[in-house]
Amino acid sequence: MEAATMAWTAAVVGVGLVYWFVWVMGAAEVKGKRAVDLKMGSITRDKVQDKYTQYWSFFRRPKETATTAASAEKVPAFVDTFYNLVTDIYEWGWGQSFHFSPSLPGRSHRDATRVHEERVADLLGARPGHRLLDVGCGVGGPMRAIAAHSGSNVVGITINEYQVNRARAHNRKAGLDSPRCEVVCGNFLSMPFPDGSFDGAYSIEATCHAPRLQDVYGEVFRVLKPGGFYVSYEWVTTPLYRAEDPEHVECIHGIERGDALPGLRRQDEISSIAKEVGFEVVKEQDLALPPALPWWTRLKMGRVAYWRNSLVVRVLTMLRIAPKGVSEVHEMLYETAQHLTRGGETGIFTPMHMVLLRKPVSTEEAK
Ligand SMILES: C=C(CC[C@@H](C)[C@H]1CC[C@H]2C3=CC[C@H]4[C@H](C)[C@@H](O)CC[C@]4(C)[C@H]3CC[C@]12C)C(C)C
Ligand SMILES: C[S@@+](CC[C@H](N)C(=O)[O-])C[C@H]1O[C@@H](n2cnc3c(N)ncnc32)[C@H](O)[C@@H]1O
Repeated sequence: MEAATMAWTAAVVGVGLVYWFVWVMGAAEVKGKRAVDLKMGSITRDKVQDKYTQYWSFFRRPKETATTAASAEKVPAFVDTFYNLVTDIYEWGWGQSFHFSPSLPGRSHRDATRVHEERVADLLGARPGHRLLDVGCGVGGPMRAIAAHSGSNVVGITINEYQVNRARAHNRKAGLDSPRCEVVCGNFLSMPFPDGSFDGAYSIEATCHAPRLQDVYGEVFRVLKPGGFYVSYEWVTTPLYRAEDPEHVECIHGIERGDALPGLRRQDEISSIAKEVGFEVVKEQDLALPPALPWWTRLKMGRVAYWRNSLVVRVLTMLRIAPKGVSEVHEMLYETAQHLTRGGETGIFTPMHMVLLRKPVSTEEAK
């Protein structure tokens, strides 16, 4: 074959491969977000790498971030930066619900996710006419599922403005915009809602971002009507975690660093904190324990997908379609996935310690 023919063939095959990886294989887990649409939230293209470096230097030593009041105060701003960096990658590679769920035999990830979300609505006894609060709502996957399943109206709050816009766009597309689903940008440590303004509340894998759980639980308690229920899926270490085992410590630190967490709490701390702010603890259960099937298999099964995604991200950065810095963020998430998987396999960590709490009707009842 002549050199010119070979060069043309190589060029055509090359372009074909790029097209295949980026536009076909790079399509989202859930329709709507494609690899070519990867932005970095509200961060301008030229600032992505700097913001990633700032994030990394802040969360590199997770325990320290929570222990001094001055750095604890900075946590919400860094969490906001984190979600600017990861929101599009999450949507592209995972879908519109940013949480785990136990695997269900013979059912898709999407089904398992929905069942885990609908369980929240059922635990709350949510029904038409109820106004629920979604504490740390992401781009609103759970909010839409819960509103549709229960017929109630849901108001979500997130610290990240980019997520607010994504969630509102998804709500509109799903025919579930205001008043069925509303989204507010704000800090769940000091919420812009009047006392006693919600019939129920829930948080799915979100309160782990609070330096002090008392602060967010206290706020939920305040905005709930007396008699109202609150369900939370908490990220915690389990009783199998040993602080003197360096492998356990590295695994938990890895989870904290790659997920913007100011220090994971122990499972047994959750209900004490809930009681401290005034809640009655109705039920508490680690939803990851058998007979539930592993939540981390979805992360493990994705090895080939990660490799492909990593290639897609690199190609897009090279072509200057994706901003510089996206590859580093993707790499960080890949590493986090290894730590999360290890945490699940060893049983030292669970992302779904469920608590069902109730705000007493009277102070008498609270005693
Ligand atoms: C509750 C939180 C987030 C939980 C999960 C939704 C995310 C935790 C780790 C994320 C991911 C890891 C690997 C990524 C992969 C390398 C990429 O190609 C595609 C996206 C991932 C699968 C990504 C998806 C979301 C997670 C599973 C925290 C932050 C409190
Ligand atoms: C892992 S995501 C989970 C989102 C959603 N619950 C879901 O399951 O799809 C955590 C969410 O908590 C929000 N969050 C974290 N800290 C916050 C804070 N201080 N105030 C408000 N939202 C916060 C993030 O912006 C993000 O939307």
